[in-house]
Order: sequence, then C-alpha cells, then structure tokens
Amino acid sequence: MRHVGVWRGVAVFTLANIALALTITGVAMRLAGLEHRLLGYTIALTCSITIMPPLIAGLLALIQRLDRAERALHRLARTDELTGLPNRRALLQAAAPAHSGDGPTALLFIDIDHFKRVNDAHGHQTGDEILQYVSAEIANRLRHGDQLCRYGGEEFAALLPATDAATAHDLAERIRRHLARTSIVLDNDDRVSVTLSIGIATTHDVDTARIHRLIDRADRAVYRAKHAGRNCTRQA
Ligand SMILES: Nc1nc2c(ncn2[C@@H]2O[C@H](COP(=O)(O)OP(=O)(O)OP(=O)(O)O)[C@@H](O)[C@H]2O)c(=O)[nH]1
Repeated sequence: MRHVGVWRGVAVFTLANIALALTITGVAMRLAGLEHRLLGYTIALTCSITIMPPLIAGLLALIQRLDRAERALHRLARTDELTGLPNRRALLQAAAPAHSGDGPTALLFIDIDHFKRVNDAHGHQTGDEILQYVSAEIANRLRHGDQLCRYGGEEFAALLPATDAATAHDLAERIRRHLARTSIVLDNDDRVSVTLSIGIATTHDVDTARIHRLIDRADRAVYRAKHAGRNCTRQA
C-alpha cells in the first residue's frame, strides 16, 4: 500500500510539473506577444520531460532514505540496547497478536535475585555482561512464538501464547534450574552464579488494555517468590 502511494505521488508530481511548465510557457509567450505557441509548448514539454527522470530518481531515493530512517527509529524505540531484546513498549504492543484463541496466554515475570550484590561485587560492566548472558539463556529456552522482553533493570517478561499454567510453570522451572546450576565465567576467570525469582500469571483475555493487569499479577507473584526465599517460582 505504501508503494502504491509513492507511485501515485510520483505520477501526480510528474503530471503537475508538465502542466506547470506548459502553463508558465503559455503565459510567458502571451505576455511577450510571441506567436510560435506550438514551438514554445514543444520546448517546455521537452525540457520538463528531460529533467523529470533525475528529479524523480532523486525524490524516490529521498523517500527510500526517509523510510529506512523511520523504520530504524521504530526498531530502536522498541529494542533494549544492552540485550538486543524487545523492550517493555514492544511487549505491550505485542499483547494484541498474542491472543490467538488457542487457549490461555501466560506471562512469566523473571527477576534476577540480589543483582545489586552482583554489581557491587564485580562492577557494573560485569553486571551488564551477566544481564546479556541471562537474557540469552532465557531466550534459548523459550519456544517459537514466545516473546521475551527486557522489562527493565534486572527484570524480564516472557509472553507465552497458547500456554496453560502448568506448562508455563514447567518452562519457568526449566529456566530457573538451568541458571541456578550454571556458573558464568568472567573475563578474569572468576565465576558468578545468579538465581531467578519467577512469577506466573495466565489469562484467557489478553489485549493491549488488559496486559497491564496480567503483568501486575505476575509481578505480585514474583514478590511472593522473593518472600519465599528467592530462587523459586510462584503462580499468581
Ligand atoms: N549492571 C547493570 N545493573 C543494572 C542495570 N539495570 C539495573 N541494574 C541494577 O540492578 C539492581 C537492582 O537492585 P534491586 O532492585 O535492589 O534488586 P536486587 O538487588 O536484585 O534484589 P532482589 O530483587 O530483592 O533480589 C540495582 O543495583 C541496579 O543498579 C543495568 O542495565 N546494568
């Protein structure tokens, strides 16, 4: 549809320019009292047709560059710079297509435990690397169609379409157990382990408006996991 619009625009632009060239020529010749109208119109038409292709090519190149810039901006606004994952805004927008009608949608809210201590002990730079590592490990354990985002700080959210509470719980526990038994080897050969607290909420009706309620419920479940001692999963 976008391309049809561009070509329509080019056609209108071309015709408008030819009409403008002919009109200006006609008026100028009348004012100058010149008689050779046919010759004048032929020159105007030839000139406008000659300059039209490079003008249109330049115009199309400009439109393409603007289009690419707009898409890049759109992508940047929806992507977390550190992990390359979609960000919270992208998750909220993804909620509508997630409603597939194939059963409930589950949301995992995943929070790294005591991440402040990791930063304090190893530095912010290492903390960043651990966030990248953890995000990749979570992403590797999700299924095709699941959507993981970095919700903020040391929090991730995964939207799982067509997933009931039991399946979501199995998936969450697989992720949690994997991270708990993994040592992350740092550049200086130090080893760090992190654990996760995970909250799960499910719903039959997820859409852009209701996703906030689903996230709140999963967030409250994480809070309960933290209070239960961390490194565990809780259902809303
Ligand atoms: N390295 C790094 N740290 C971050 C980033 N975003 C947030 N943090 C840190 O994450 C830590 C979160 O700390 P808290 O909210 O106290 O939570 P916590 O220490 O994980 O404790 P619990 O959640 O209660 O287990 C803070 O120290 C933030 O500075 C980031 O992009 N990079």
